[in-house]
Parts: sequence; C-alpha cells; structure tokens
Amino acid sequence: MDLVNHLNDRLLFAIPKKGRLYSKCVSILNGADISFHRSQRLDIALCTSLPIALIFLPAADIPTFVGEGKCDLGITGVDQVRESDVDVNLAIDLQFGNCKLQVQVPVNGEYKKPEQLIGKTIVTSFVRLAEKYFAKLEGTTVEKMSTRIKYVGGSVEASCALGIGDAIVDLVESGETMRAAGLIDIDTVLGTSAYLIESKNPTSDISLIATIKSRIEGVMTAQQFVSCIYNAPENKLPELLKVTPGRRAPTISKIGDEGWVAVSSMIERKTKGVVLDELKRLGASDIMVFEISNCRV
Ligand SMILES: Nc1ncnc2c1ncn2[C@@H]1O[C@H](COP(=O)(O)OP(=O)(O)OP(=O)(O)O)[C@@H](O)[C@H]1O
Ligand SMILES: O=P(O)(O)OC[C@H]1O[C@H](OP(=O)(O)OP(=O)(O)O)[C@H](O)[C@@H]1O
Repeated sequence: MDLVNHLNDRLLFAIPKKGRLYSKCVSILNGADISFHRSQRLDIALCTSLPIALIFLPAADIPTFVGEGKCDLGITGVDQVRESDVDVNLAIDLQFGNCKLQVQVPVNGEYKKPEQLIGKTIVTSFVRLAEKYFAKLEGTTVEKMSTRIKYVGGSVEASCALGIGDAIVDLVESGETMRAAGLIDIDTVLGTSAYLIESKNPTSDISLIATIKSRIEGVMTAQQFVSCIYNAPENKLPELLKVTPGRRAPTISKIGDEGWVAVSSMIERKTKGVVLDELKRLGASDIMVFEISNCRV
C-alpha cells in the first residue's frame, strides 16, 4: 500500500523510531487504545481505530516536525525540545525517560568546578544547550565566549579518554555509563522526562486532539492510581476517609450489615502499602486493591 497517499485527513503523530523512549511510547499508545500495525522498516503506520498516522522519527527531530506544524502531536524528551529551541506546547508529562543533562569531567582530573572549564573544549550531542550554559557561565554571548563546544552524535562519554575534549555534557540516568567511562558530574544543565508535545498551530480536528490527550491522561492516571475498596465501621469513617480521600471524593455505600459501610476510593500506587496498613490499624476490614486498566479523568 502507498502509505504516503493515505495521510490526507489523518492526524500525524510523531513517535521515536528507536532508542530509550520507543518501547514506553508503544505501551502508552496501547494503553490509549491507539492500535496500529508497523511493518518492518516502515516509518509510517496507519492507526486502525482512529484517523491517526504514526510517523516514526529520531527523538531529536520530533520537536522540529511538531514545531513547524508538520505533525500535530509528538512524544520526545524535554531535552530535545529545549535543544531544538522550538515553540511547542508541553502537553503531558509522561513520567518516563527521566534523566539529567550533566557536565562531566574525568574523575581524577584537575577540574572540580564548571568555572575551571571556561576556555576549554566540551564535547556533546546537545550543542545549543551546552553553548547557552557556558555563555551564561562566562557572562557573555555564545558568539563571544571562549569555551569551544564540539558536536558528536553518540558515545559522548568516550570523548575525554580519546583526547577530543576536556569535559562532556551528556545525559545521566543511573550514572553507570558515566562511572564506566571514569567521569564524574560537576553540574546539571537540565532535568528532563518524556512529554506529549503539541503543535501551537494544529491542522487536524481539535476534537481528535482532545480525545488523544484525554486517553493519554487516562493512561497516566491508571498508572498512578489503584482502586481500593474496604468495609468500615460507620463510627470510624471520619478517620478512615482522611486516609483515603480519593481523587475527588470516595464512594460510600450501604451494606447488609448494620453499622458498617463499604468504601471505594482511588489511592496513589506509591503510597498503597502505608495506606493499607493505616486502614487496618483504624479498624477497616476486607481491604482489597485492584489495578485500573484504563480510565478517563
Ligand atoms: N539513560 C537514559 N535514561 C532515560 N532517558 C534517556 C536516557 N538516555 C536518553 N534518554 C531520553 O531518550 C531520548 C532519546 O535518547 P536515545 O539515546 O534513545 O536517542 P536515540 O534516538 O536512540 O539516538 P541515538 O541512539 O542515535 O543517540 C533522550 O533525548 C532523552 O530524553
Ligand atoms: O546513566 P545511564 O543509566 O548509564 O544512562 C546514560 C546513557 O544513556 C544514554 O545513551 P544510550 O545508552 O541511549 O546510547 P547513546 O550513547 O548511543 O545515545 C546517554 O547518552 C548516556 O550515555
């Protein structure tokens, strides 16, 4: 099928074609019931359930495609948005791809503070962000600064050992890559995570964009919360409801046992251990927790 001729009237949604963000993006799309079939080696996939075409692009190029309005939506790291310096809406923090863009130097070297790198050579894939950082450090403009910023496309961490730079600016998550290369961080340029980004001048149906955003927000909420139900003695309700206030408010239902009610409430996944302990301590019984497979909020 000639996919390019099937793009008319479809919302173009840019997705990283590989790398760190790819599999999490696919699971968000699955969770949002945006189903598609991607043929091997094809960088366009038509969605079967909605008039959307997914365009698989390098994460670094996605801000440009969305910023120039070629795609109405995209998923990429905030680091890439800042590096591209484009004007897009950061619509939803997808809470993965969390890492920091850091200034790194050889661990046993002479540099301990970023100021000592003024006038030196810095290697990075994030040239614009590094230039801005060092220009600010020097108190001058990018044009007038003495620090040299050198671009490499990957394996930036090898640069100091290979003698092409005095320091690097690169992403750090666990710190494993940095430590393995004999480097240490001395400052953070930027914290980043993956975002749903949105064109400021969308060309497709606004209600379709709203539907996609609402579905993705639903996926995020389903990941963040679990559903909790328990039986509560009525006289303990005020205390128990303080522990499970819900997103808006808990549901309280009568049950066939005098003096008892059933409570249903969304609780934050990360607090569920403590919440369940507390409910039990305060007199709740038959406490159960369920996964939320999908929702709209
Ligand atoms: N170690 C990491 N932990 C979490 N997120 C990361 C990590 N490395 C990169 N990212 C995020 O993923 C984005 C894409 O990085 P990735 O290294 O996957 O690029 P890529 O598109 O595969 O390019 P290449 O592999 O050619 O450098 C980054 O801009 C950043 O937002
Ligand atoms: O702190 P860590 O958990 O070790 O992660 C950091 C590494 O991850 C990214 O590279 P990636 O492995 O995606 O490959 P790349 O160097 O080809 O971009 C980044 O550029 C670092 O090298």
